[in-house]
Amino acid sequence: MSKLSGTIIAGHGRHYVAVAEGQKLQCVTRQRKTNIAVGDIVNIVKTSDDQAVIESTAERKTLLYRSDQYKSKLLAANLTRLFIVVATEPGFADDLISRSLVAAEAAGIDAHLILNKTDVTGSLAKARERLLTYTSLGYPLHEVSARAEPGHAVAILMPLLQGQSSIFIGQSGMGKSSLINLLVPDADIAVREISAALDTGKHTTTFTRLYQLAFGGSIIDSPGFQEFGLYHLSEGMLERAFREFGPYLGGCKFYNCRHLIEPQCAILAALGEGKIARFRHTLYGQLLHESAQTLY
Ligand SMILES: Nc1nc2c(ncn2[C@@H]2O[C@H](COP(=O)(O)OP(=O)(O)OP(=O)(O)O)[C@@H](O)[C@H]2O)c(=O)[nH]1
Ligand SMILES: [Zn+2]
Repeated sequence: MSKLSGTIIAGHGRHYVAVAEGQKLQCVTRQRKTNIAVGDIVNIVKTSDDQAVIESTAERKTLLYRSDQYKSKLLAANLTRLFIVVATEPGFADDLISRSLVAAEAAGIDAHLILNKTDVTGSLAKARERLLTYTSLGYPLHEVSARAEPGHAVAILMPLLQGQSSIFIGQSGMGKSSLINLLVPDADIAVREISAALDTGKHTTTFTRLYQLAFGGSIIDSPGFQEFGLYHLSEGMLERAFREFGPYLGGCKFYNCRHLIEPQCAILAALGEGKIARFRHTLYGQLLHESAQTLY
């Protein structure tokens, strides 16, 4: 029995697919209850040519959660970079962008924005203006057109992905799949292989999967827009996940200020002066409320 180290590239129920030494292996865990995420590094023991048992999981560098009805479940492990894909059209939701940024900040993952469909010039200026909220906070923005300038898109994104463990997230219609297909030319084949190994039947594209990039690094694609699980975040983690709060933290009258209604709150003062975007503060309040509702 050979012991190997592998990377989990997909999971469905108790079944997982790991890549070890360039080979895809169908894996199961010993325990019934599992706590394994795509991107996890696992120690496995082969039981046949294409099957293995997962013995243990290596310590994670980072961990992202997805939301599942007031619970946070594992979404992806060991990510170093998160790309939020937005487009000139259809319109994108600031709430979802900000929630994704909070998830990245809390997990210690570098967040970037990609503005796709720059060929739709009619809505380009408006999209750029809306994204100023994020670029002014220091989040890098990369402009591409998967359709009109695919070569340029790859040239922009490749150096950002090389050697990183990345995830692409985006609302439907932003062009996330178009971009991933440019970066992973055989993505369709990989998905079919994974689906067969997981025996997911017709639920072909409903699982989160990791693609290893030919030029080094990996991309995780998560179907649909994953609502990030933020329920596990403490008040301290939440206030630090809003970058613009940084300069004011510690400046409130009360050391345990929640920055909602307290007198002499430095965050509320900055909000009043227009130094913090109102919708971001509103989201902060909402997340604080949501994390207090958690079921466990
Ligand atoms: N004009 C223009 N259209 C694009 C561009 N990139 C993608 N599209 C189109 O936008 C639509 C959505 O693209 P997808 O790649 O399927 O978007 P997605 O974000 O993966 O959306 P879902 O599959 O619904 O999650 C398709 O009709 C694409 O052809 C672009 O750069 N410019
Ligand atoms: Zn305060």
